[in-house]
Amino acid sequence: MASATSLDSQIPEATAPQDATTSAQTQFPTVNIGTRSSVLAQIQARHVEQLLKNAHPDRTFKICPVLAQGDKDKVTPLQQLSQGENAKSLWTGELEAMLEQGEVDIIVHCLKDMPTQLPDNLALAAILEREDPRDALIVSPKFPEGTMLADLPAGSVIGTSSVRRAAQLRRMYPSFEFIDLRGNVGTRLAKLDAEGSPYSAIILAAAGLKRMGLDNRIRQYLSSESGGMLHAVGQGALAIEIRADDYAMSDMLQSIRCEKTTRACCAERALLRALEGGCSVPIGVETTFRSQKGLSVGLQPAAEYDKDGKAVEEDTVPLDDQELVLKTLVVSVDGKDSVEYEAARKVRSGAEAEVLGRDVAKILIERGADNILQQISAEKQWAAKKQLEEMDTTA
Ligand SMILES: NCc1[nH]cc(CCC(=O)O)c1CC(=O)O
Repeated sequence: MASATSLDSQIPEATAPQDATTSAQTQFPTVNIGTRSSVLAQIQARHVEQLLKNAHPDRTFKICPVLAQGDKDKVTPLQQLSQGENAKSLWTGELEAMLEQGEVDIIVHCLKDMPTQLPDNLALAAILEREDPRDALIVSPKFPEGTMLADLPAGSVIGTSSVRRAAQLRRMYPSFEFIDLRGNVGTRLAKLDAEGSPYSAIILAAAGLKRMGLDNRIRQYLSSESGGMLHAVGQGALAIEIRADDYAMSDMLQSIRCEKTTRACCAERALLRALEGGCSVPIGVETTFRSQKGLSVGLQPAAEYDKDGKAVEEDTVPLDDQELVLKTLVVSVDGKDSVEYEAARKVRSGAEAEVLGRDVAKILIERGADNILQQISAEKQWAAKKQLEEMDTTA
């Protein structure tokens, strides 16, 4: 995907009044695009708008940014914010209400932030081509250039609000400490760079940094081969949500979907659904495609990405002839217990990819993943209860 600046330059100024030759535009109502209001979310929405404009030059589009609950409350740790009734609606609640009421026609989401179960009247209409799915290490400027994860001294503080990221890093680097780090990408980088900052490094999704043109801050790409980190389900992919009965919109979105990303993410999301985990549960995945010749094609984190973030290797083998390889890892919060499994299979559709995801979930459960996940949900409930008790005593 293009960087933020080049994206900007492709976007025309506010739509000029339409003359008679473009009157076709008035035949259809404007498509209202709902998005969260963060800088990254708006870059993503503009990217989708541009793809749609290219594919449907006769249509008009308007971006409607909305402040989400998770953006408003920057104090409560994410794990607590997403407890109970708020579960999973943190980023999507207000936008989904607007979609249901017809105030917007599509919502642009980071697939990673979308619950695996949507309300019945809404649907995931398209998954777009994936940006780099890996997590990225950003190191404090107080360390010399070239300092990687393994070079950070014992006791270093890593900023992340993600249970998955912290658990996986504890597993590989038990001496590190972790402190919650909230806010949008710009805020997090500023907190890392601030004078007297407690953080030695932070972890962010490479995709977000690349979309914002901030990938010059990335010190190390984390993957199964580097730092032993698997990314979140759906990370790096954008997804479009619509009203389930809006067939016209569903048709329109087929022009911008990506089959390869859809298959990969269907496998990942089916796995997550079967393990009943939310986005904050320590399930890491890495999905790649492998041709019969044994060479790995596309999406693989180990691939070289060019300056636009595209995997350099060209796909020459038809997608149906490639195996979908799903690497998975479930880790306990303390990083001491873990279960991993890797499976590969040819799939010809998103639905077939979902079967692969569910099969892998079964195997992970047989190998003890459910014990790890149950322990985590018990701890979460305990933390929520304790917080309520504390509120009682201070009231
Ligand atoms: N949880 C927030 C979130 N949701 C999606 C992204 C990054 C972009 C993506 O994964 O598509 C981020 C920020 C981050 O994790 O660093």
